[in-house]
Amino acid sequence: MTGSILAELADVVVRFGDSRAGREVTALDGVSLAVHAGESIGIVGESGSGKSTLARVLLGIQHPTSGTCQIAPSDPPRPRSRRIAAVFQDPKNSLNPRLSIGSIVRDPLVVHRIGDRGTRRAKVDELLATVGLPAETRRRRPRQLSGGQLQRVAIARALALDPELIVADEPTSALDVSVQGQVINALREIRQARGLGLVMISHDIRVVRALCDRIAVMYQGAIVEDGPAQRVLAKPDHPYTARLLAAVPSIDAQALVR
Ligand SMILES: Nc1ncnc2c1ncn2[C@@H]1O[C@H](COP(=O)(O)OP(=O)(O)OP(=O)(O)O)[C@@H](O)[C@H]1O
Repeated sequence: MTGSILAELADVVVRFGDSRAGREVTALDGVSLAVHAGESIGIVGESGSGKSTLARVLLGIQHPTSGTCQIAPSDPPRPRSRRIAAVFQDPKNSLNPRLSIGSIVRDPLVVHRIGDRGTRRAKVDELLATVGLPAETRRRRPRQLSGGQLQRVAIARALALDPELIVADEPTSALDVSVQGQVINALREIRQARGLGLVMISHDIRVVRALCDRIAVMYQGAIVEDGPAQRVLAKPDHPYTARLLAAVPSIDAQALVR
């Protein structure tokens, strides 16, 4: 079902801090990962294991200390910022509170000088409809929307440039449990309709189970296990994965999904 390699990290190391002062942190410690077109990968692991740093390397906002992150060429050529889009944890922080929802969703089109006033407006309506929000949401401000609605706006914005891959860093963890499932469903439907790739960062294995075909498990800056979701969940190879699974509350993943 998945295509050729879209993004490939090879032996990526990311260190923070001042090694001379002895306060160096190795956030990524030799990570290799190939992301294929259209596939959905869940990156799980405990806090501090390097998940967000991996997401930032994929997005091109964190440069590796060593190793490489290569994006396959596209035809026609498009910059990485148009091909890989981000959805962050807390939409209340990631969306500008002073702008209307319409301007927030339209902004990537303006930045990349795509379309004129009319086509941008039509595109905003289409994107809002895609995430299940009425067109009149365009005129609202972030404070007038719920957390779940705001995260849909963030997804609409991420889709504005027709990316090939969405990197979502804990997109549901700031939301009430009651709306987490709605955002997960929206992401799943959009992914299927568009053949969109997804890298989903989560400490919650249930979210990943609901959305991803493949799971990579991180521990102390390294990927310690990587395989088909069903196999990793049913028969984890690494003792850390087994511990992570044992820590999951016994609620079934279906409880998260409508
Ligand atoms: N900008 C930074 N400066 C210094 N240290 C950092 C920076 N970003 C991350 N780190 C450190 O790198 C390590 C990995 O952090 P990262 O945020 O990637 O982990 P994570 O698995 O996403 O954690 P969480 O689930 O808590 O977000 C941690 O020890 C963190 O403190």
